[in-house]
Amino acid sequence: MKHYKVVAAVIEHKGAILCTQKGEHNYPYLSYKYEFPGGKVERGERDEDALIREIDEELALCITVNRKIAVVNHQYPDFMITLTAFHCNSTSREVTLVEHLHAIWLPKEKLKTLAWAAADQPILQYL
Ligand SMILES: Nc1nc2c([nH]c(=O)n2[C@@H]2O[C@H](COP(=O)(O)OP(=O)(O)OP(=O)(O)O)[C@@H](O)[C@H]2O)c(=O)[nH]1
Repeated sequence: MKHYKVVAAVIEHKGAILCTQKGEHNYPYLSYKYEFPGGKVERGERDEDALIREIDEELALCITVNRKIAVVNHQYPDFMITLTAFHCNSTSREVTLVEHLHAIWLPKEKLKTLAWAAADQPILQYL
């Protein structure tokens, strides 16, 4: 079973958090689910550097990475992930969607209204 090390950015700008939606996916349990943007950490790369790289590539957004919020180990039917979430800030809300279907900035109390990837559920509890 594959095991991926993934970093995710909880990006806050003036009281709202960026939520990004995946498109259709090979694994139906991930199709159209919301996630915090980020991705797989490359060999030898620091978590924080991976996050800055991924957010620039996926959203053309410049972030600063702050504290670690949570580390979640989640077993999906086809692979396992260790998901590390960091609190981040951006100076703008303008994003360019390269990979995602949709992006929305929501206040913390509204995050649970979206359909999140299963691995993200514990992270929501920490916000
Ligand atoms: N970036 C990110 N990935 C997450 C989160 N929660 C979660 O289960 N994942 C999963 O962790 C993996 C991250 O890999 P990735 O972002 O590099 O995505 P990818 O294009 O290589 O794979 P994909 O085709 O599954 O999207 C994906 O399978 C993604 O669905 C999250 O909050 N942020």
